[in-house]
Amino acid sequence: MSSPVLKSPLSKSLRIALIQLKAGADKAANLAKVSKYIDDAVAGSKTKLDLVMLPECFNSPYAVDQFRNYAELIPQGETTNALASLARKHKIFIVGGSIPELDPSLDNKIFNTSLTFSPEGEIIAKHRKTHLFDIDIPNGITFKELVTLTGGDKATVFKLGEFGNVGLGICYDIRFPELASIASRSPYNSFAMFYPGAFNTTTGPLHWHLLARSRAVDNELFTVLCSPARDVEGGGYQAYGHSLVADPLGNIIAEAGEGEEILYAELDKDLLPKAREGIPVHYQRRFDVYGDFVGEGRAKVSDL
Ligand SMILES: O=C(O)CCC(=O)C(=O)O
Repeated sequence: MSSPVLKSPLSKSLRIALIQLKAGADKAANLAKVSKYIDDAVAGSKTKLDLVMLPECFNSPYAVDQFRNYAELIPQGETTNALASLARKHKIFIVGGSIPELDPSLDNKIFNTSLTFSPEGEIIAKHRKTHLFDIDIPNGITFKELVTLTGGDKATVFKLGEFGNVGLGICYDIRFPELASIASRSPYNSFAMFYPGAFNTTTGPLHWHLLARSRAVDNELFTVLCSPARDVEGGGYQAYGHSLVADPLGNIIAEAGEGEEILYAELDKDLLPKAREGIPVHYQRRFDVYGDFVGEGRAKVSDL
């Protein structure tokens, strides 16, 4: 199939800041830190920022036995309110990392949930981590989210205002290429996948960059990964850090270190059509050979 002349799914270049911070046990202090970092990111940006992103579990320790203690209702909880007012204050989109969510309508189950806010402070996306991080690597890492969390049951794609559509996944979700495929294909045609994620010092060096670049190249879109900072003094779970942005050709165009940091990047609207025109895999899929799970009525996609 020949490639059509392409209009970019990203209508205007997007300027973003990723806040790589470490969270402690004091939720109020974590929220105060987020507020200060977002103020600093906006003030320190050379051009007007469009979007700020936070890491997975930015207002609680990343620990199975703590999720219920920190869980909040959505949208009534204090973290939702705090992020909504920061989005309004700075007139920016906020991809709000993730928080433990308590859902009384589902037997008080706990989810690992990511919210995105519009510059007016409205919730425009809600993704519940679909694939729970449940692994056991001898002499490496054992982590069992399934002990206290329930997995979400939908892929999440939404409209980021005038910029275009994006998809959202959380951490371990990046290992499952299907969510990014759903977001990138018709009828969604997203320009980016956002993944708040807290990889660790065992699997981070192995796969963090590889997965970001793979999802980007598979789908010819941007991937944006925001991690907590490493917490050497605090002990407990050690996040990998290295928040990063990969472009639609798989190049890493911005990358943080391991400590607390604000990472700036620009998603250039012209890169995406160039990638898809040059290497037109986007139009060469052989659904007659392997079928297609994306499209009207097939995949379960959040309609928020
Ligand atoms: O997939 C990995 O290696 C790490 C995943 C993870 O840390 C998470 O889902 O929170």
